[in-house]
Amino acid sequence: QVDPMSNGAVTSALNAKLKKLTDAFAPQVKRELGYCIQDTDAEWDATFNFSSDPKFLVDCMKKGDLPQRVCTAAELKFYFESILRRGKKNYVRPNKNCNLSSWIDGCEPGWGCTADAGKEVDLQDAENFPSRTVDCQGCCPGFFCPRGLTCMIPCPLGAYCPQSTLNKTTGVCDPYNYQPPPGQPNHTCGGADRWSDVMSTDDVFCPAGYYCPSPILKIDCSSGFYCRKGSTIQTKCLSKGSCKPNSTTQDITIFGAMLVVALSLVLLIIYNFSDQLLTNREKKQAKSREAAVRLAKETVQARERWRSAKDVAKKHAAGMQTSLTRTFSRKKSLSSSHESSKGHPPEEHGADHPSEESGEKNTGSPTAEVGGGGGDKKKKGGKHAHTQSQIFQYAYGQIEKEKALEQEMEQNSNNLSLSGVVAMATDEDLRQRPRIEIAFKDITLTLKGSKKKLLRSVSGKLMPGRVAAVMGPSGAGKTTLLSAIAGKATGCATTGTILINGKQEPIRAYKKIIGFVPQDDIVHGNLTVQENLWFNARCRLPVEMSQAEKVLVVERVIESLGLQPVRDSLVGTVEKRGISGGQRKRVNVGLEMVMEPSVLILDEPTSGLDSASSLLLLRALRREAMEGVNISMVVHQPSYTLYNMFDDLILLAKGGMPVYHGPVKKVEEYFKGLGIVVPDRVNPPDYYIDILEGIVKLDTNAVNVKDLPLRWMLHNGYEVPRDMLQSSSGSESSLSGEAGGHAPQAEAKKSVLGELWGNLRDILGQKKDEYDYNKSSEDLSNRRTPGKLRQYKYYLGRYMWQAKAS
Ligand SMILES: Nc1ncnc2c1ncn2[C@@H]1O[C@H](COP(=O)(O)OP(=O)(O)OP(=O)(O)O)[C@@H](O)[C@H]1O
Repeated sequence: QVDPMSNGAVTSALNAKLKKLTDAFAPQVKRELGYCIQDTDAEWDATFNFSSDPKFLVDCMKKGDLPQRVCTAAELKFYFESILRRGKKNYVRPNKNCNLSSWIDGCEPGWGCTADAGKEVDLQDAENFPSRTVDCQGCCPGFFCPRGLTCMIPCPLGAYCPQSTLNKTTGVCDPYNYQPPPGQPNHTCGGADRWSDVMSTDDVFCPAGYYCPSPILKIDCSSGFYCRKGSTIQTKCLSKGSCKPNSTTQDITIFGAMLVVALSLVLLIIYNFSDQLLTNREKKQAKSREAAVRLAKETVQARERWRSAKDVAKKHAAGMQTSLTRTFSRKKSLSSSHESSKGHPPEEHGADHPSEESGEKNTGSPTAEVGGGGGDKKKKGGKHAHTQSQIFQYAYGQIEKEKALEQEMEQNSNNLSLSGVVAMATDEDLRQRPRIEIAFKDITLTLKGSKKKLLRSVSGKLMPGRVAAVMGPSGAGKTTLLSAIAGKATGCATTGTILINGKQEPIRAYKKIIGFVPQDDIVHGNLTVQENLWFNARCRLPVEMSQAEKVLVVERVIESLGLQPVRDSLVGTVEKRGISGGQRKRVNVGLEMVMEPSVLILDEPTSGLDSASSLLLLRALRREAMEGVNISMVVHQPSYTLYNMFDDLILLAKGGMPVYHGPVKKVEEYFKGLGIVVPDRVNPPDYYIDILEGIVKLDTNAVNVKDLPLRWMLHNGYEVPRDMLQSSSGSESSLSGEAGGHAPQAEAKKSVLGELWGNLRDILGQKKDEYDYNKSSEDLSNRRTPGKLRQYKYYLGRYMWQAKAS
């Protein structure tokens, strides 16, 4: 019964003793009770810490009637069935020996009796309940005698069932929980009274800090070992020092600490390693990008050389043909051939055509080699580019090709307007985005909670493929107008209609393809320029777009905004200096450009930029417009060159009233008609704004400046609001920021509470508008952007970048 592996010397000594003792018993008892000891040897007490009275133990065993006292199979079955049925109640059903009429001594908890008249008992008998009512005594150590049964059940391994002793203070038989029967002063405490009812007591388990190789042996757990409750052996501790004698568990604090340190080390290594990995990846990317740029440029140069060689050959052929024509003019008259008169002999033409084809469309051409920039591959959107270098080659091949196309178109178009240039570009040359035309009529915006009008009867149209400038004096309502058009005007009551492609649809249904660059920064200072752009591209470009196409989009934006030299630089924060203010402004614009919008609205993107950077930015925006993007931007004091790069102009007077909305080229003509002529060497937009600001006084022949909005409305046949008609040429209010008017006296009368309530209502109104805009589920843009989970993943990536950067 004792595991020889558990505790070398003690166990083998114990086993030897057990063997010697059990050999002395009858074979049946030996089989059933191999661990039941009968010994008087004093050294046992010393060695094994018997807490039972050895004399009692000896007495119990010496009688030699143990087999008659042990429960038969029928009694065991009865006991366990009763226990299972009765739950926590620790007595069994009335039975043959302990019934309601006869309750003999052996029925008490911890007591048992022997079979009547020294009858032999068949322990295997599962049917007959033996009569066991004589020579009742306390249960032997190593057994338990339940209340209501007069037999003994061996305690299993892991239990400790010693003889109990009466605790005089509590009157309970220790270590168990029963009391001797009341009114019987001579009735002693017996042995254990239960074991299997583990739910209600753990008295009979070998206690923690000890181990019990048999149910009558309780041995102290040695130093360097630990023993949990119910142990039959002691378990070695990982380190000797971590377990004192009688330890119930091993102290693993040190191991815990070691584990934490080890885990931290591993994490640190992973972190540093990943840092290294990322750096290497970035370096590799940079190299493959540089190689792709080089290759793309070489290809363009090769193409140029090929073209000039072709031109020279053509000229040369034309010259030869002229001289031949002159020399053989007589022969020519005889010849009916038209081929030679065109200068393209059939063979030559035949040879020339395929060459041209190969220059433009053949995949074997230098352009096509650069990652499918031309022909078939372009149509497939770089789907065949898998490796990083293929993707970069595709992207830069495409970018170089687009640059060449733009140059070519600019040279050819000379004074053509942007729309003219766009018209020249075929579908295959330029990818067209979904076109969105925004027409607005009688847009009037009134500040909620007051009667102040921010915009008044503004009508007009923003066309795809055109770049419109919104100008006017400070506070005229430029930002408000663009916000209203983008559906972002908060805290205002809006009247009038906005038509999208001729249909009355909510603009917010197109928010996935509307880019809005506010005046304030939206760029993330702790990321690099490239990381900022990539984050936006990933979250806002269509999910089905290939990686190569996304790279192309981002690289194109970096290239067109002149951000190539700072692409890997941190944008910077207030604490940490990053790229310059102008570059930062361009990154802001880039953030919206990388989502390939169909409508792009920008609030003062050129403010703070030098004229070169402004021109660069506008060139980039014009390039976007060539793809069909509808662009409008607030701009202050543009240079003459910049001004001429716009297609349309919206000029607002104070009070949010338009005084002009149309092509830039026709502004001067319109104002001339009103008697306003821009003096020589004066930049037209500056002059108009000075007039609207009241800085420049108009001569008497010209129209009154206050009537300019009215004149514009009449010029276009718009319906003029009655109050505007009445107040024109008279009241200051019509053109002042207070149009529509405050009543100062009424304002003064407003109570503080009323004002507070007004403010609160404004704030709530604004929040509701913002919430409505962001929440709106209707989507008519046909763009499927990554879901929330995927965006969250990108966000985590961005967070990690940021953590690394800081
Ligand atoms: N939410 C608001 N609450 C109160 N007044 C507002 C609000 N929004 C705009 N305004 C007022 O409306 C007018 C137009 O503001 P807006 O910002 O559109 O002018 P702007 O022409 O863009 O000016 P700037 O060129 O100085 O940026 C200003 O007088 C402004 O104070």
